[in-house]
Amino acid sequence: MILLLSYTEYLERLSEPRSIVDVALVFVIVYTVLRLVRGTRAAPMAAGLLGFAALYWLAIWQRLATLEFILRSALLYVGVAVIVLFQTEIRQALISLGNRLRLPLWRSHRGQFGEGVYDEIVLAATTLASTKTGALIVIERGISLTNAAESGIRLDAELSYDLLVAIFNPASPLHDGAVIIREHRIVAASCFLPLTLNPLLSKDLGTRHRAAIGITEVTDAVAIVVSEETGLISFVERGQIKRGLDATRLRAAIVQALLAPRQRRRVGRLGAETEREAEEAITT
Ligand SMILES: Nc1ncnc2c1ncn2[C@@H]1O[C@H](COP(=O)(O)OP(=O)(O)OP(=O)(O)O)[C@@H](O)[C@H]1O
Repeated sequence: MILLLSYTEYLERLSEPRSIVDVALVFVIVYTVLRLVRGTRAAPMAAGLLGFAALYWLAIWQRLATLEFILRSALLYVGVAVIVLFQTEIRQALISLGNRLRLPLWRSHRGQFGEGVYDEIVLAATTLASTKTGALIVIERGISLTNAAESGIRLDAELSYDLLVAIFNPASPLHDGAVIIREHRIVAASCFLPLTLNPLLSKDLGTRHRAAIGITEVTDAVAIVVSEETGLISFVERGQIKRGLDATRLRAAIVQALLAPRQRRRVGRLGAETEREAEEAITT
C-alpha cells in the first residue's frame, strides 16, 4: 500500500499517531525476527529474502515490468518455501512467544525445583562422564513431554543421583534412550525422542546428541547429554548445543534454564560470575 503512495504523501501520513504505531509495530516485528534468526541456519536465508525484497522494490521503483512480474509470481512460492524450510524455527518462535505471553500462574516450571535437584543431576552427569557412560536426560519445562514419556518405561520415581546413575549403567535394561524429568521426579526412562533434521550439525554428533537437539527443537525442554565416546557433557536448549561443560558450567546452565524468568535475570548475573570463576580456575 505504501508503495502506491507518493513519497511526500507518505511522509505526511507518517506524522499521524496511527502511522507512528504502525511503524513501531513493524520495527518490533523486524527486530524480533532478526533476534530469533541470529546465529541460526535461518540467518543466511533471511539475508537472501532481504535481497529478494530489495530487488522487488527496485523493479517497482524503476518500473522494470518483466522483473516485477517474475518476482510477483514467485512471491507465493517464496512464502510456501519459507514456511517449509523454517518450520523448526517458526515452531520455536511460536513456543517462545507462547511462553512469554502465558501468565506466570500457568507456567509449570516456576523455579521450584530446589537447589538439591540441580546438584543430583549435575553430580550424576559428571559421574557418568568420568566413566564414559552414555546418558541422555531431558527436563520438561512449560510444554508437556507426556508423548515422549509414553514411548519409554514409566517410573514416576523421586529424582536422585543414585537412580540416574543406575538407569544409565550399561547393564541396566533401561539405559538405552532418554530419561525424562518433570519437577523433581523421573517420569520415565528408555524414551525415544525425535531426531533433529538440521543438516548443518557437525557430523561428529550421533543419534544420542541428535535426539537431544530434536526434542529441544519441538518443545521448550532442555537436555543434558553425556557422550559414551568422549565423556563430554553437553547442554541443549532451543536446538543449540553447548559441548564440553564442566560441573560448574552445567549447573549454571540448568539453573538459568529452569528458573522463572524474573529469577533467571538475577541468576543470569550470578551464572556469568560462576562462569568467570570457572574460567579463572581453568586458566590459573
Ligand atoms: N531417538 C532416540 N531417542 C533417545 N535416545 C536415542 C535415540 N537414538 C539413539 N539414542 C540413544 O543413543 C545411543 C546411540 O548413540 P550414538 O553413539 O549413535 O550417538 P552419539 O551422539 O554418537 O553418542 P555417544 O557420543 O554417546 O556415542 C542409543 O544406544 C540410545 O541410547
